[in-house]
Amino acid sequence: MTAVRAALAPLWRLLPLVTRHRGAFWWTLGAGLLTQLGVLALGLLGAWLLTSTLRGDRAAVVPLAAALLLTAALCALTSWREAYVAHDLAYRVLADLRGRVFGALRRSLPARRRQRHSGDLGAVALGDVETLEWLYAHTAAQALVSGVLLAVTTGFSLLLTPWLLLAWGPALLVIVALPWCTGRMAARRGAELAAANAGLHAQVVETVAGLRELTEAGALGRHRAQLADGTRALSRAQRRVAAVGGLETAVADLAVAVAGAAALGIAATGMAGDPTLAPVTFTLATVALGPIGQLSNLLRNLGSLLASAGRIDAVLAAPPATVPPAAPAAPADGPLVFERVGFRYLPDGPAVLTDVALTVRPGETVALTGPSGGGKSTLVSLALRLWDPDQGRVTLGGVDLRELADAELRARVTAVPQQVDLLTGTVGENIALAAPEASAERLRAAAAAAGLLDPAAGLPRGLDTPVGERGAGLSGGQRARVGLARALLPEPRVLILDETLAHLDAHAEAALTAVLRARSADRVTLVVTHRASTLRAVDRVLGVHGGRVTPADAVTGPDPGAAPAH
Ligand SMILES: Nc1ncnc2c1ncn2[C@@H]1O[C@H](COP(=O)(O)OP(=O)(O)OP(=O)(O)O)[C@@H](O)[C@H]1O
Repeated sequence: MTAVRAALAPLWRLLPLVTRHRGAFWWTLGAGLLTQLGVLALGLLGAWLLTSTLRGDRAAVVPLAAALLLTAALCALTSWREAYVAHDLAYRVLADLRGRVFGALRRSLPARRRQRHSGDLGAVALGDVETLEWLYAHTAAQALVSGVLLAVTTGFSLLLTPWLLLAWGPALLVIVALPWCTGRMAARRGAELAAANAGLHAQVVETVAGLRELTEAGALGRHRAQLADGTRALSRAQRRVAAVGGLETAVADLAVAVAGAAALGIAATGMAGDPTLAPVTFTLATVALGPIGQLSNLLRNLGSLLASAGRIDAVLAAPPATVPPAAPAAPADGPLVFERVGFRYLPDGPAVLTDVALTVRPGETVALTGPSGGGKSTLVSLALRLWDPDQGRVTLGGVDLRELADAELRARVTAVPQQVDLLTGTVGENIALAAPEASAERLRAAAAAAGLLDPAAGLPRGLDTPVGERGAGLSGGQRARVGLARALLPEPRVLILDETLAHLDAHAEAALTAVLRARSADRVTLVVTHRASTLRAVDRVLGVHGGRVTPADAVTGPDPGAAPAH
């Protein structure tokens, strides 16, 4: 029993999603119940009409025929209403669930990305949400309706003849017992299918994103062969799931057919008493088989439903990469300080940053340089609070970043990453992402500071220049400038440039550096770079090597242009 409760736990934990749409759910339930009861009434009225005709009871025929017509019209009405409200509920639950899953992914993404592909996450977000939408929007209400209908037909059967229960009781037992017998195998096959699906999804996303690199490396053919392998693995998993499902369907259908034949036998042999009641008896028995079939359908899909619910539950329950402060502190202006910071990506992984002490004052531009894998980007991530340090703290104006509200932090510390990701739209829309409330003047000022409005930037349509998916249509330098304008728009207190200037030619880099310096009187500027010209232009150069920050000379050798580090 405990095992069953544990298996069903993810479904229960996700149940509040429907309770938030109680109104729509009750409408669906009510309309479904009316429709099913209407179908039962139609069957019974039809059978009664037949019985009256057989008995030659002419007085009953006209009112029964009228009642039959009226019930049919009402049935059509409730059936239409049920379809409408069920879909309304479906789309509400779908939107709600997707929003929650994406919200949870956003909170925990920096931590999760280390273990999972974005395609895999996409499969969770979209595929599993679709599955659960089907459960909560359609099946939960249908199962309740089936239960009520079964109770009603059982009551009628007992009034008429308890023998009828002998006809479909065993069928019900078989259908309920079947999923428990095949449950373990179905769960294993369902998990294999989900894994194959997510794997192929991840492969496809990666291939599309890396199409250019794969073509240039001449690796597209090999990659296509891998995709074909993934597709074959998926279809093998699908066949195995279909084999279990097919077996269950066959046994359930056989049980229902045997129950139908038994009901026919009971009706025909007069076990229900008056032989003229045979049509009513048979109708009652067969109407009861409808909900049994629906329950069988639900139970058959329980394995994949539980697998989807488990994965969504895991995403929703994943701890956030950073915990928002209960009572945010007031932000303050001042230096960006790393106080004896230590960090590792995985609890049992190597230390990536060790005992880092670093102070950058407002108005100062500090360059971080050093070998690949030294820890520069990790330092940047901690300044952006994508993660929290394991030891020490990072402060801005004396306030621990952990105590700042997320919106305050995002407006005060901005960065231009190595690869600027842009969304489909225009250059202006992409810049405005950082501060949608910013005026048109502020937007233009940020674009001008990033050099986007210079003819040399090569954007004759300026802010209206269209941008394709993931920045298609813009050069690396243009993307870097859009990223810079986006980072400048909120007028941050800390600006971080992670290899941004490397995308520009020497002339553009010098012009941009001059603009940034002129406008950074009260701003902390951190530049991650290997370029000698940039290193010469900053106030201080620090080396990051093996997770430690040292004066640059100790790492990179004497740099004639660099100011002494401390
Ligand atoms: N998401 C991650 N999960 C696990 N380890 C990571 C992750 N990101 C980086 N690392 C590891 O942390 C170390 C520091 O990486 P980081 O990207 O900070 O170096 P970097 O100095 O910025 O390198 P580069 O100059 O090549 O960008 C490396 O050993 C890297 O393999």
